[in-house]
Formats: sequence, C-alpha cells, structure tokens
Amino acid sequence: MGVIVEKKKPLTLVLTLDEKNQKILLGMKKRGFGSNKFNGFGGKLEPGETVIQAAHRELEEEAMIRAVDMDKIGINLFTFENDPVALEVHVFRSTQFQGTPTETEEMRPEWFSYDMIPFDSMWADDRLWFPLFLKGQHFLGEFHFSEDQKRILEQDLRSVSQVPDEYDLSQRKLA
Ligand SMILES: CNc1ncnc2c1ncn2[C@@H]1O[C@H](COP(=O)(O)OP(=O)(O)OP(=O)(O)O)[C@@H](O)[C@H]1O
Repeated sequence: MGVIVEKKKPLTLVLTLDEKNQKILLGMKKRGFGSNKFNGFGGKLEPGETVIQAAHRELEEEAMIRAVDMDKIGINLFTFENDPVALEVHVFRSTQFQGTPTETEEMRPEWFSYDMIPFDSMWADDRLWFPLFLKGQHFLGEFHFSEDQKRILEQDLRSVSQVPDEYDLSQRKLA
C-alpha cells in the first residue's frame, strides 16, 4: 500500500457498442503508448479542450466515426511503479455513430462479440472493469501497475451511482 501520486493527466477512452448485435468496436493500437494492444479510442486533451470534446475528437481521428451519443460511464486512475504522475482515464460509452470505422495511422478497428473480447491482447485492467461497463454500471477504478506495465500490483474497483467530473486524489483507496 501507499501509492504516491503528485499529479494526474486526463485522458479519454471511448467504447462504441453495437447493442443489437452485442458487439464492441476496439482498435489495435499501431504506435505509441499501449501499442500492439486492443483498446477503445482516445487520448490526451488538447489545450482549451473539455474531456467530452477530446473524447469526440479522438474517436473521429482514430476510428473515423462520429459519435451521436456519448455517456460518461467511469473513471480509472492508473499509476505505475516509480512514476508520481497518474493517468486519469475518462471512460465513455457510445451506442450510435455516423460513418464507417476505418483504419488510421494509429488504430486498426475491429468488432468483437461481447463474449469474445480479446483480453489477452489488452491492458490487464480491462478484463476487470469491462464487465461493469458492459452492464452499463457506473464505476471508479484505481489500478497500480508494475514498472514494465504488465502486472497489476494493487487495485480497487467500485460501482458508483454518479461519475464525478474528475477523480478526487484525496479520496484514493490505494493512497
Ligand atoms: C494503464 N491501463 C490502461 N488501460 C486502458 N486504457 C488505457 C490505459 N492507459 C492508457 N489508456 C488509454 O490509452 C490511450 C493512450 O493514448 P495516447 O496514445 O497516449 O494518446 P494520444 O492519442 O493523445 O497520443 P499521441 O497522439 O499518440 O501522442 C488513451 O485512449 C487512454 O485512455
């Protein structure tokens, strides 16, 4: 116990669902942080941008689709051994979009059935919170990773009735 966090960096993550066919759109990340893993679409905020604006922009840039609905469903706070900066990932759920998912320089999109999500090729936290996400439950998670980003050393995940605008660092469970 005792994960030290000095500051946090907001990021977005959008998961697009085809509820009728029980499928989720993921992308194989081709470069940068988390490369060679399947994930939702997202990234950093640009100066002056809100979290929701960044969520829409990153989905358009990385998957070439435009979300019609965008619901904030949770926040995950990620920390890594020997790194005082936490990643605050705002997770969104979208069930309607315009356009056709298209491969970009950053991502190769692919649909997966809810019961065939490729967790072995994803971040280790995903298999823990996806079940809540798929049920539409709001959640807050904290995941402390090993320095090599492969293993979760400590974690806390809980359902909440409402998702706050940001993760209150003074309320961390792994502090
Ligand atoms: C540690 N466990 C994790 N589990 C699940 N998802 C995680 C994650 N850690 C980061 N993520 C997501 O990974 C993307 C990184 O994005 P990232 O490439 O850094 O951002 P962005 O596209 O702005 O950067 P560049 O343009 O490449 O610099 C972004 O969606 C972010 O939410």
